[in-house]
Amino acid sequence: MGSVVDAPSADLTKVVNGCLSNDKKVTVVFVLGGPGSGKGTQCASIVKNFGFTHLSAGDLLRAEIKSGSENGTMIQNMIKEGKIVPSEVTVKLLQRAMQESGNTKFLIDGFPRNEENRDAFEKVTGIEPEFVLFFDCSEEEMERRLLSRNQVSGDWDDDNIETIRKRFKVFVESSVPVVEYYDAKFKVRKINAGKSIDEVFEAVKTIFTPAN
Ligand SMILES: Nc1ncnc2c1ncn2[C@@H]1O[C@H](COP(=O)(O)OP(=O)(O)O)[C@@H](O)[C@H]1O
Ligand SMILES: Nc1ccn([C@@H]2O[C@H](COP(=O)(O)OP(=O)(O)O)[C@@H](O)[C@H]2O)c(=O)n1
Ligand SMILES: [Mg+2]
Repeated sequence: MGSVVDAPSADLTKVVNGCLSNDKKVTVVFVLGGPGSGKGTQCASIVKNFGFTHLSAGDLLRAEIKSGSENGTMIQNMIKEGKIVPSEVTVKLLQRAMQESGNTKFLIDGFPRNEENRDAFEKVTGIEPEFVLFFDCSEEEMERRLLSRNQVSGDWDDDNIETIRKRFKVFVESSVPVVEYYDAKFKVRKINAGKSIDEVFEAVKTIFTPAN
């Protein structure tokens, strides 16, 4: 497998609709997996080791609620119901965060979660992901992790059993088809995410480390 860092990718000018004058190349890796599969945890380690900027769609949406945005109430209700926020909102937040980061390598975590997300991002930014990192984990394990995350973090008001079940259903119905779409293009790098954090990262590392 070739180096992620050196692979050709989209033009940053497209990311900001031609508003940027430089011609830096952008590398995007989508990070997908069910709720509680460990996306956020592993992204933090990838950032430390491989120089990517981590953009979590869920974190950006939660920050938008906290900022008192006019969309805040709508976003909050959708998250409570485990539903997917309209792409118009999420893509704008991602695009702004990419511009503000000053980086050219992005891990986009928890996105695209449905076909509408995928289509909107592609149309607005012109970016195709380098690959899709997919964390494969059983529902039983994800449920266990989310219920214990709920006890340590006050930030997630969707880690209760009712919302968790709804999120699993949305994952299977809306997000798995996105993974299948990229799988058909040979872009999916699937990781067994049911192991310990360290074991999962060992597998992740092999994907981000250029082959000799
Ligand atoms: N491999 C793992 N084994 C056990 N617990 C994990 C593992 N990876 C993450 N966790 C824990 O599970 C919860 C969900 O992880 P998180 O990274 O937030 O997942 P996601 O972003 O996919 O929802 C967190 O409390 C995290 O500390
Ligand atoms: N692309 C996205 C990502 C998250 N979300 C919303 O944000 C919630 C939490 O997403 P998250 O990515 O933080 O959740 P985890 O999969 O990390 O547990 C989702 O259940 C959706 O309601 C969304 O609407 N669109
Ligand atoms: Mg997360």
